[in-house]
Amino acid sequence: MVTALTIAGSDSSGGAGIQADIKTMTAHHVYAMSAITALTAQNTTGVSGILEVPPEFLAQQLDSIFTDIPPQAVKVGMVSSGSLIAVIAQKLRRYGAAHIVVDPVMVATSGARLISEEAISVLKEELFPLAEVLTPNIPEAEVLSGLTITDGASMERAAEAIGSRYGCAVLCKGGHRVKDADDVLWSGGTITWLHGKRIDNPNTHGTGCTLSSAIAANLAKGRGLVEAVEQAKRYLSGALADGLDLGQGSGPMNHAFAISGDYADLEV
Ligand SMILES: Nc1ncnc2c1ncn2[C@@H]1O[C@H](COP(=O)(O)OP(=O)(O)OP(=O)(O)O)[C@@H](O)[C@H]1O
Ligand SMILES: Cc1ncc(CO)c(N)n1
Repeated sequence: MVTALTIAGSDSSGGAGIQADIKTMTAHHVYAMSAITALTAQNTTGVSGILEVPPEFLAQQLDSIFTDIPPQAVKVGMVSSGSLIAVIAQKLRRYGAAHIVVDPVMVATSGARLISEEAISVLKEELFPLAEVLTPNIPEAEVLSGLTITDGASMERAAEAIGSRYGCAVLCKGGHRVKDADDVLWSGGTITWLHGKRIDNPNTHGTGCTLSSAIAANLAKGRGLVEAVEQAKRYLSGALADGLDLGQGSGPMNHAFAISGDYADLEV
């Protein structure tokens, strides 16, 4: 069985973070493992608390995973402090981890800040150079490139600036635009646009987490980067279009939209 690991924060409401990642990887028939960086108390309306794990305990989780079931791809999501990021970078280097997808999570859909200022520079110095692909949304790509993004051409420029600086591919996600849901992938000098029909659904909690873990699942299966990203975009759009409506704020998607729930005929 194909294996993948998510290193991220727990979302108690199940729509983002570790929970979204495990659901997504499972929907891709990939065996999902997790190393938890922080617990969040959150729901569809906001984040009310964050409890970081001690760096030594994150290191212990990563040692336990890599010395027993090596993952074929790794997704890194919310990591709120520089010391936690340093641990991740050290362990990923030590175990020679492959197919690393880094989602530079900075702010939740609900507006809560999920990373410290100091951690952003450690992210850039230690983690980005290990990544196969980074998946910033537009505000994150602006912070990382120092450029202002107003249209498709400036999304391309920001992706190129970040990718050539850190030596990795960059998927700049367009979910924060109003008229479309087009994302752009910059990889080794080549631009690929991923066109998405904007779905009229306010329930976009966890779209970024879901997309990055779907990319990791596809890379774990041995797909090339462009195909992995295209398939992940298709999965994300399907989960969003399914129209789940839970909670009082920006609700989660249906990660199980592609899984049949009918086990009536199952013989055990
Ligand atoms: N309303 C929408 N319709 C279709 N696709 C969308 C919509 N909103 C976001 N997406 C897609 O979801 C993916 C994630 O993009 P987005 O820019 O929302 O990431 P994010 O801000 O990191 O997500 P998160 O809400 O998890 O922080 C992208 O492929 C984007 O195009
Ligand atoms: C734990 C966690 N990771 C990432 C996000 C970003 O959507 C979130 N809201 N919560």
